[in-house]
Amino acid sequence: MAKYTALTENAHETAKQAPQVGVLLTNLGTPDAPDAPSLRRYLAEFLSDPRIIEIPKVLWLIILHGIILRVRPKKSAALYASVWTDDGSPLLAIAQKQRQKIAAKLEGRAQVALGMRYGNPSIANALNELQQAGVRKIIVLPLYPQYAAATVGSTFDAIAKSLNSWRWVPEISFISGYSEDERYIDALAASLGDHQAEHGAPQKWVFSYHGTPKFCLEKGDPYYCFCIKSTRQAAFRAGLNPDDCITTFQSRFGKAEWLKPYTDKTLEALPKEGIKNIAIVSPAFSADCLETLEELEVENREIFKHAGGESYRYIAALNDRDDHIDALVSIIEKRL
Ligand SMILES: C=CC1=C(C)c2cc3[nH]c(cc4nc(cc5[nH]c(cc1n2)c(C)c5CCC(=O)O)C(CCC(=O)O)=C4C)c(C)c3C=C
Ligand SMILES: [Fe+2]
Ligand SMILES: [Fe+2]
Repeated sequence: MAKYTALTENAHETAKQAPQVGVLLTNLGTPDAPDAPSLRRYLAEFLSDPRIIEIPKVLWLIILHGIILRVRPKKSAALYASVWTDDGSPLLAIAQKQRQKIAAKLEGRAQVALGMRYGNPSIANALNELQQAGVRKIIVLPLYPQYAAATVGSTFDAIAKSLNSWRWVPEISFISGYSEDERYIDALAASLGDHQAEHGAPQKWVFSYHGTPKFCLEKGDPYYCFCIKSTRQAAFRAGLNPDDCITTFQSRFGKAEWLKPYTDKTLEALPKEGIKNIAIVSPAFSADCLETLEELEVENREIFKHAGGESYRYIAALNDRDDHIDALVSIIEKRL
């Protein structure tokens, strides 16, 4: 009996002394290096997630291992190599800066960890880090403003899977998207305003979001609606004419129909309609990554210019801008 009492007291003492709250920031993840073996490992994990590929598992595993993982790693590795920096993958390097700045603002109030849904540093490791620190409550902030099952939903699955092995499950506050948060919209609008102050107004503002297959919307995923709303709210807040703003969807994968209008097809068509000067922003990405630095900065710029476009300006993701960090901190503080 005395032994049991000591054990109970120990457990309660640890919980009392430790920082009580942990914050887990997550993002999609990235390969460890821009080479084919790393891409094969990363894509195998990513594309085996049933939230990402929603076709019967056995059929998909045959296609994934028989075709995709034989061809795509080499092609994707070359694209990643073109955006890789001295600090590694842009997505990870920016996420680390975001973590550092958010941790500094929450110092003494919460311990902040970073975990990637696929690849490293993993969500399981980040949760272990928080467990070691003895936190009793974890606020999870997946860094995707617009909720999608493929991103935020999948992050929830990974957290639940990791916590499966915890004996003392902490209190969890899970943030399921934050695109309607006023300070997020303010930061997005401010980035458009800064761009306009430096370069002048374009003929059209293209808001290009990462796509999802169209059936996700048909099955009830609200992502499309949040994207449309983000464009409307940011444009309003930045004082843009809504008729000058277009919402499009990029980064198609596979043969199925994805959310439309497609970014590349739109950019190809605009110059023929006399729109030769555009600014393009991608609000679904909280950090610049392959899909912005290569697909938007390089591929889509070429498509637009080749179709007769003259001025194509990409507006950086909110990354570690002060107003973005402040918005994320205030979203976390509401749950502290
Ligand atoms: C911002 C939200 C994202 C949604 C929604 C999303 C859905 C989604 N993505 C794929 C397939 C791929 N996406 C890839 C890269 C990638 N995707 C996002 C974000 C969302 N994806 C990010 C931030 C990144 C970049 C990661 C980086 O390291 O920079 C890739 C890998 C790149 C490649 O090989 O081309 C694939 C594949 C699907 C199928 C999907 C919806 C179901
Ligand atoms: Fe993606
Ligand atoms: Fe892409």
